[in-house]
Amino acid sequence: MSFNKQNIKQALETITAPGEGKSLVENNNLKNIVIFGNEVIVEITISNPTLQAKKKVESEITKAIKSNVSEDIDVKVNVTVEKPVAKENSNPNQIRGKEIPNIKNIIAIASGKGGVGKSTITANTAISLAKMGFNVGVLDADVYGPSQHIMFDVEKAKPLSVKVDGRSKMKPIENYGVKLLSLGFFTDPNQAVIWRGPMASKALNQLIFDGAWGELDFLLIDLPPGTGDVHLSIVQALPINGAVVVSTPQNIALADAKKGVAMFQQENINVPVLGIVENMAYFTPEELPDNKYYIFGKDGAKNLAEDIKTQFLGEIPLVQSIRESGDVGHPVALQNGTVLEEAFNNITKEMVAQLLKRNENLPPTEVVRITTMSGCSSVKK
Ligand SMILES: Nc1ncnc2c1ncn2[C@@H]1O[C@H](COP(=O)(O)OP(=O)(O)OP(=O)(O)O)[C@@H](O)[C@H]1O
Repeated sequence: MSFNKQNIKQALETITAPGEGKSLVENNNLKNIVIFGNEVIVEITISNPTLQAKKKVESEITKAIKSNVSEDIDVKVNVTVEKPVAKENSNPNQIRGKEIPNIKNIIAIASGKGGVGKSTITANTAISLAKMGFNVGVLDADVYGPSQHIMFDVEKAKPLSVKVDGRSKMKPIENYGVKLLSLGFFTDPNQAVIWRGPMASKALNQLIFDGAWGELDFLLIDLPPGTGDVHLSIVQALPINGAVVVSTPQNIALADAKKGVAMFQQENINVPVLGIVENMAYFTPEELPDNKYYIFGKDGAKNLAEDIKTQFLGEIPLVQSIRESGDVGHPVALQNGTVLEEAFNNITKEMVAQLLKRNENLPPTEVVRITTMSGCSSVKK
């Protein structure tokens, strides 16, 4: 049996550093390799202080060396826990969480109140972005009731495992030009799953960091409704560039939307709010498209945006076909040349324009590269 440090290093390149999406070697966790005859001592540092993380990485290293180099090697792993050095937050708009290679912009879609159409807005804006020529992904993080797999008509799909740079990753399911990963692919639709904040954020971290997303211009995250523990865990763990808050015009929804905006603006979260979308702004019967009935009140979200000095990104009417098309997995943004396609296009353009403005103040992530300008005239870049 003959081997050298390079063989051991190559074996370690197949292991993903916990929660990083990079190998132990690439992520600088590996500190030293010492070889004495058939004994190999691997010294690594990790930032996760739990015994479970330590045991997991020890066992992965032993397994990788034995299967890639030789079964006969006696592997010893010395793990030290190093607290990550807290960088001084000189920029008040600093993005939280680690950067994700290949994903240029992450936008969280939130709502204070449930059922206001957050998932509908996420699916349709994702499709609008894809039609404009961007590479788009959607992460359904609605742990209480994932629905994107239904809206994208891939309800029964199961993501496959693929090897990327020697590591196993989950291949998102793709439809309508959008890549999707959802907790809905892994949970039984007939069973209620109760997620606590850290558990939910761990599962979502895995979907993000261990997803084979490829190059993405935008990853939209469909957050659960509300402003609870789960949200805090998610938004603090991920490098979110901006959040969009969806509301309907009635007071009860607006009060919750205000709380949603306030959550992102809290000092320990500090995710820039790109703006508010007003959904179900008015009712329009399909057969009388010029009639507008303001059944939930008029301009509620627009006024709220003004009051709290946030951008108003636009409005979507309450139309029966929006509900029907979502239910059958064929969102209205797929239509061509219709009023509804245009309404979603306008909101999407405004969202991108606001994101570009925000990115000018955000050094850690790359400003989105506009790969095509088609349908994106409001973006002056
Ligand atoms: N503009 C609209 N016109 C008609 N129906 C709509 C509209 N927006 C959403 N809906 C319908 O309202 C219901 C709730 O929408 P959706 O699931 O998008 O809300 P949500 O805020 O994501 O809900 P949850 O709080 O459960 O996550 C769905 O049946 C959807 O099709």
